[in-house]
Amino acid sequence: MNQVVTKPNVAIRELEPREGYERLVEARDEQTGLHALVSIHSLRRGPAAGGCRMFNYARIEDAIYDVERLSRGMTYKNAAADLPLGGGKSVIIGDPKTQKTPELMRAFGKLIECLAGDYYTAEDVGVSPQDMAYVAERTSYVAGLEGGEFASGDPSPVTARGVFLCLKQTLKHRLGSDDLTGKTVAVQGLGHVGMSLAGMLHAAGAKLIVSDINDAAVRAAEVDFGAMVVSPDDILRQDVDVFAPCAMGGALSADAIAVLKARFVVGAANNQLADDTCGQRMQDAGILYAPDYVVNGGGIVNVAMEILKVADPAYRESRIAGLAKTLEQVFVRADETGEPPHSVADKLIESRLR
Ligand SMILES: NC(=O)C1=CN([C@@H]2O[C@H](COP(=O)(O)OP(=O)(O)OC[C@H]3O[C@@H](n4cnc5c(N)ncnc54)[C@H](O)[C@@H]3O)[C@@H](O)[C@H]2O)C=CC1
Ligand SMILES: O=C(O)CCC(=O)C(=O)O
Repeated sequence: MNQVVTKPNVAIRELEPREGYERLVEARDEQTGLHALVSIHSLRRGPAAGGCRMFNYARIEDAIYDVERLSRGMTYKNAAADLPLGGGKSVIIGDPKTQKTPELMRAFGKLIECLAGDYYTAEDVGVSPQDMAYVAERTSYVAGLEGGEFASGDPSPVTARGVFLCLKQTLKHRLGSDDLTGKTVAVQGLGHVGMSLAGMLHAAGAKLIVSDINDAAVRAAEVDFGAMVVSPDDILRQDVDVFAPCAMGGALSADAIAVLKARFVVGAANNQLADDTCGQRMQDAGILYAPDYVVNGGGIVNVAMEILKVADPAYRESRIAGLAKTLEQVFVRADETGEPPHSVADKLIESRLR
């Protein structure tokens, strides 16, 4: 499985994927410093689609772990959003602030082109629509672009809207009302999605407590939304109605759940559960958890319209509304069976995949 194919400058190597996955591909380009991985988890429902993350992983094993977990998440997310797409994801190893260049993104585009349509890429953490424009100079298997026919732009505001609707649905399910007036929400991470979500929550009358490692972001939320700012270490301990994880994955660990005061968890981050026990832990603690891949599918719905060349905004609206409907189905089934929502969601989606 270690065959090396050198396309102009980019050395591409097939690695052994984890069991149950289709492919794991590694690419290196000495000239631009590109070191990237693409994981394709499933092609069952169509070509794999999922964003590209640029992150300074300490070890290649960490990057492989992340890309494979994210890729599987996309299979479930795309099925949950009822899209004719399989699951895949890519990561570029490096610091997006100091190591990202147009040439590096073009080299990444060559890698995507070599996969011949098995995988479509778009934005994730550390990657912007401008970066995708460089990728598009080398491949057509890219979305989240700002120009061109069917261009869908930054998926983040649509992701935020889906999370917002699902947050309201979660409240409605348990409290009988989705009114956010006076409700308190702790938002962890004020990036592309978190800041947009915070704006919607503020407009709907919610009180915000926020944290980010980026001082400028928390100051903006303080000024624009009257948010109370707390340190990243303190956000979990806040006495709030809802905790909205919108930063990196793994926010819901056993230690985190032990101190969490929120009654509801609904957020945009991918792979929120640190391990398989954490969904049950939240259930035991009386916390209603809205499974991440059900609620954060807005971005991929937007991206899918570009991939599938759909122009009708009704397609977007119906699928975004569909996320909240699927979530309600999950909650109802969880109430009936006593199972935690994350495992009900997995079973529901696995039946769609069959
Ligand atoms: N952008 C999109 O449309 C989608 C994003 N997601 C997921 O949502 C999450 C956020 O995505 P984006 O907003 O696009 O990323 P982003 O990179 O724009 O924002 C992430 C934010 O989290 C902050 N952060 C990092 N570590 C933190 C910590 N320990 N405590 C508090 N804040 C911290 C960063 O400073 C940054 O402001 C990611 O997990 C991403 O994979 C999921 C679906 C779609
Ligand atoms: O490009 C996007 O943000 C949508 C696809 C994705 O990677 C995701 O939902 O995590």
